[in-house]
Amino acid sequence: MTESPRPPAGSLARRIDISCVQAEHGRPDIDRLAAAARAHGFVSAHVLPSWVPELRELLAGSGTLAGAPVGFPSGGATTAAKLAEARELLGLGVGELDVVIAIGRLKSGETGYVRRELDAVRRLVDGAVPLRAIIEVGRLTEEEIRAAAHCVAEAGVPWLKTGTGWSGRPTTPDHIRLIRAEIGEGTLLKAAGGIRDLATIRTMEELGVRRFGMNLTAAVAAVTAAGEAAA
Ligand SMILES: O=C[C@H](O)COP(=O)(O)O
Repeated sequence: MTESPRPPAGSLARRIDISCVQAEHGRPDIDRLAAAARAHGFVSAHVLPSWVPELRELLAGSGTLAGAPVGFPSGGATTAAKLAEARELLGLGVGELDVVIAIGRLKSGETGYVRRELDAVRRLVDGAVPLRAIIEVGRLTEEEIRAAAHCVAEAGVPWLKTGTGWSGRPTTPDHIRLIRAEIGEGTLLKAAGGIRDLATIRTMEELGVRRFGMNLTAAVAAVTAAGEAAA
């Protein structure tokens, strides 16, 4: 187990979750992700579920949490499948979980379904690790974003995450403003999906975003632009 130097609490790296969560990401990508997590002290690193054991091993002693998504990326799995996946990931020792909401159900006006499902996942996780609900703003209208934000808040999920990185449309400051106007600060915000520069990060932080989800390349570029050198 190798210890890694941890950057100061106020550093940008402690507010960025780095990820390799595209379908084509393989072992070399997971190795690079873990090495960058150690070098920059990113707060967490996320991979698709099957890579969690390897990632945990690579991150041992680093101070970076291993995270993974549930129902990713479509949100279309059954509630039972999402619960089983969340249970398995907790058993594998994840330090964070992001669950994709039932996007198609939301778009069909079935907000009760979305809320009940999130409530079930929240009860299963029961505060064991930080839980985030991904609403996937890139696939939603403004009205649907408002409805999704209310579902997350009403289900008592502590964090709302804006995107998976799979929609092809970036999360923008306007998305954050829209969400913030709908729900209170009791729901923490993680912006993810197409976040590509430090200026966007700074703007979103002013709007109340507390965490960013970014692919490895974009995250390293952002902390480098912020003047945070790798160890
Ligand atoms: O956190 C979610 C995704 O990893 C973000 O990926 P992206 O930065 O490539 O959009």
